[in-house]
Amino acid sequence: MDFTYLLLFTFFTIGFVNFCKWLKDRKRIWDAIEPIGGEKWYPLIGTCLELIKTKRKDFYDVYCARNMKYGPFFRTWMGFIPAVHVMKPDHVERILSSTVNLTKGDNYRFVVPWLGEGLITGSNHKKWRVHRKLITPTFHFSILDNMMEVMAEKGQFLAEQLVPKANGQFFNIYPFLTLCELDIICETAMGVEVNAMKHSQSEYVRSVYGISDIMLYRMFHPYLHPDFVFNLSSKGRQHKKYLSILHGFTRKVIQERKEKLTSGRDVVQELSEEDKLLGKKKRLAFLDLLLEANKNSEGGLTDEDIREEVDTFMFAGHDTSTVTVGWTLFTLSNYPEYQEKVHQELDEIFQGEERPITPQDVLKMQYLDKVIKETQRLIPVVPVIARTLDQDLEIGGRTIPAGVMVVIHLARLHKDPDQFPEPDRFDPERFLPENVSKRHPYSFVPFSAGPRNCLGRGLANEQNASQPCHLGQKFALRNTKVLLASILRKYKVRAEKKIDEMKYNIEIVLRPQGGLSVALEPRRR
Ligand code: HEM
Repeated sequence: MDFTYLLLFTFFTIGFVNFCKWLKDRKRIWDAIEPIGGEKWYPLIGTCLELIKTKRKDFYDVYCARNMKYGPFFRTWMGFIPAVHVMKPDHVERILSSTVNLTKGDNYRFVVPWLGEGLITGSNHKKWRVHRKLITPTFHFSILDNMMEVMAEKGQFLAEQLVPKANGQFFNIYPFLTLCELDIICETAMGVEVNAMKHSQSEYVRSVYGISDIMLYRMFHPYLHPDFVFNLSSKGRQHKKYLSILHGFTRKVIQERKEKLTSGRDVVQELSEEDKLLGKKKRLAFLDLLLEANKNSEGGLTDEDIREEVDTFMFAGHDTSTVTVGWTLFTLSNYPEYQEKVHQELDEIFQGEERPITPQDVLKMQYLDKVIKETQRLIPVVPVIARTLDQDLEIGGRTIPAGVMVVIHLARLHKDPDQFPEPDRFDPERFLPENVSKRHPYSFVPFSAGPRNCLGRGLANEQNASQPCHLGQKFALRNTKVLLASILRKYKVRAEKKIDEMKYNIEIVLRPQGGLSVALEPRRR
C-alpha cells in the first residue's frame, strides 16, 4: 500500500514538474510574441475562434481575409501551439535561408505515417542531409530526357482521351489530369505502369486517393489529431488498410528492382538493355537511380529509407503537378489573348506535325514558361508552408523564440503590391528577365527556397533562374509543359467560371472547389 502511494506521489510530482516547465516555456514564448499582435486570444482554443466557426468551403476566403486584416506580420495560437505568420520577402528570406531552422511545422505530421522520414517530412536533420546529398545527383540531363519520354507518351494518351469531350460542352477536366499525373509519377518514380488512365480502379490508385482524403479530413477535424483517438476511429482503421496497400506495393517493387542489383548485375545498364530489346529507349526510374547511388555510397539507405523516399516522390510529385496544369489551363481559358499567344508558340515549334514532344521543344516554350509562372503567382499551388524553430530567430527586428512555428504564406507573398503592382492582374510579362531582376529574390518562391527547397522544382526558367536550380528541379517544369502542350496543341480551352468566381479548397495544395469545369474545341490549323 505504502509502495502504491509512493509510486502515485512520484508520478504526480514528475507530472507536476513537467507541467510547470511547460507553463514556464509557454510564458516565455507568450512574452516574446504577444506584442506582435493579431486575433483575439481565448482559453483552450487560442486564436482559432473564427476558423473553427468557418465551414470548409469558405475556409480559403476566411484565411485570405485574416491575412489581409492582420498581415504582414502577426501571431496566432492554434490551441497551445504558438505561431508567427510572415508574408514579406525580407521576412520569408530570414526563415527559408536559415541553415539551422530546418524542422517542418507541426501540421506536417499527418503525412508522416505514409512518408516517414522521407525528404519532405524528415525531422532528423542528420538523416535528411545524408538523403538529400545522395538523392540530388540522381537526376541528370539524360535521366530527365528519359523521364520526359514517359511524360510525352502519357500526355499524348491524355489528349486522345479528351477527344470525345471536345464538343464545346463543359465537363470536369480535373480527374483526367489527376490520373495522367499518377501514371507519370508511378512510372518515373518506381518504373511501374499502373495505367491509372485506363483502369482508375486499381487498388494502388484507390489507396493513393483514399489516404489523401483521410489525411485532409483529419487535418480539419481536431478531435482526430491525437493518434490514439484516430487509430480507434473508422477513418483510422481505413487509413491503416490504405497504408498497408501503399507500403506493400512500394516494398514489393523495391525488392524486385533490388534483386537484380544484388545478383551482381548493373541494374542501370541492364534495364537499359532490356528496354532496348523491347524497342524502347532507356526507361530508368528514380528508384533505379537511388538503388544504384546507394550501392556506391558508404553507410547508405536502408530498404525502409528507400521506401520512404519513393513514397515521398509519389506524394510530392503527382498532386502538385496536376494542380499546376489545371490552374494554368484555367488562367489561359480566362484570358483568350494569352492562350492565343501560347497556341502561336506551339504552332511555331511543331509546324502542324503530330510528332511526340522532345526536350528541345520544351526549351523553346518560353512564353508558356512565363504563363505558368504568372499562374503560380496568382493561384499558388502550395499556398502555405511552415517551420518550427529549432533556434531563436530574428525576424522584423524581433527575436522569435525556438519552439514557435513560423507560417510562410506564399499565396500572400506572391501578391505583395510592392513587388507586383496591381497584384490581381494576370500579366505573364512580369516574368521577362528585366522585370524579374528588379524584384526581391524571395518575392516569388512557389517551390520554396533555401536548403529545403523543392527537389522537383523546375518552373524557374531553365536558362535564367533567380535562384540556383539544379537539374533534378527541372522535373516539374518539363512535366507541366509537356501536359499543357499536349492539350493545347489540339484544343482551345474555355472555362465555365471567371477567376473571381472561383472558390478554392485549401489543402496541402490549392484545389478548385467542385472540380475544374472547362469546354474544349478542336483547333483548326
Ligand atoms: C509544380 C509542382 C511543384 C510545386 C509547386 C512544388 C512545391 C514544393 C514546395 C513549396 C516545397 C517545400 C515544402 C516545405 O517547405 O514544406 C517542396 C518540397 C519538395 N518537393 Fe516539390 N513541388 C512540385 C513538384 C515536385 C515534384 C514533381 C517532385 C518530385 C519529383 C517534388 C519533390 C519535392 C521534395 C522531395 C521536397 C522536399 C525537399 C526537402 O525538404 O528537402 N516536388 N515542393
